[in-house]
Amino acid sequence: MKWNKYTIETTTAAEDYMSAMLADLGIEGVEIEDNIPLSKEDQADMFIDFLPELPPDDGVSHVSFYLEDDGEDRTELLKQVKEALEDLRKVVDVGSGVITSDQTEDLDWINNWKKFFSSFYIDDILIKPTWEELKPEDADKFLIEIDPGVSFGTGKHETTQLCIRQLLKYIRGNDAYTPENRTPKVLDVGCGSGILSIVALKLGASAVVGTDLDPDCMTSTHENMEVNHLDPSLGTFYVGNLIDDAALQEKVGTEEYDIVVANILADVIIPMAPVIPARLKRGGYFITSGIIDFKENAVKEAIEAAGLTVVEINHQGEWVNITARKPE
Ligand SMILES: C[S@@+](CC[C@H](N)C(=O)[O-])C[C@H]1O[C@@H](n2cnc3c(N)ncnc32)[C@H](O)[C@@H]1O
Repeated sequence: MKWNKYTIETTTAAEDYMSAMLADLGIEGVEIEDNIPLSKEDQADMFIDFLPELPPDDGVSHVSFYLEDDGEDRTELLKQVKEALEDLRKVVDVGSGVITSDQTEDLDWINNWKKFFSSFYIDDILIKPTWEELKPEDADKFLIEIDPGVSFGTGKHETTQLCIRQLLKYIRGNDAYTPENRTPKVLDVGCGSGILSIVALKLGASAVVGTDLDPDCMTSTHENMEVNHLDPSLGTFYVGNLIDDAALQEKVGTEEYDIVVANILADVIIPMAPVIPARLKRGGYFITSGIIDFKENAVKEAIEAAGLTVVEINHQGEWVNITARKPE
């Protein structure tokens, strides 16, 4: 399907007026590109964790809208857009207001990223998108199949990889845990696609409990459990915020976990740190990432203040993993 993309060069002050004006003309689903960082509230509403570094705000905004290229004459609609834009100029600085157009082939937003996700290894773990065929030579590999859907967690991100390597070390690398003796119980806070829960179960965890703020993660996680042939009874997943939701804390349980893994964001891990020790058994490990390097110290201090002992810190690119232990 072909679409015509129209982009209005405007100002950050006018972008909301512009969206409202386009909505009044029946044009919905606008795209806004500017250099204003998302507020914490917007970030939370959109479940966005890792924000790109933005150049300084220059006051310029590009507001784009799409019209299907279905042979219908859009001249009248575009004339109305230009007239409404000039009307807006009387109340707000709309900048140049120049409209450029472009054509785009396909707007399959949900699926286009899949072109860039193909099988790869994290140590000896083969992570394969569900839609890719398993090569015959990979039949004996330690395989994790993933379709993150709209959730975070293909395994490609440095933070997920840092956590997976720690799960390898503290589950597979712990002689007490064998596939026959599926002893460790794991809590996966911010489970996203469920990738860390699935890795933990495949490494021999006896059970996982996962939480996420985003209800879509429940669907992705359950589907990924199924494609990995994991018994659904091994995983229990809840929507909610462990930081301040007492009912969720009760459901998740106290002193139940050998490992708590949380790949979220420094700004979430810091307020979450005080509730982690109560979830861990004595001697249990807290494996956390999602920490950008310049926030390493702040997270380390929060974890130590919560009563855990930091046992290792690892880096991959600009991302950090901190693993800490609850005293025996
Ligand atoms: C970076 S993703 C990690 C996904 C997956 N565990 C991985 O390692 O690839 C972080 C996830 O944490 C969730 N999240 C953010 N704040 C949270 C909170 N306070 N409690 C639970 N989940 C949270 C987000 O919705 C998102 O799914």
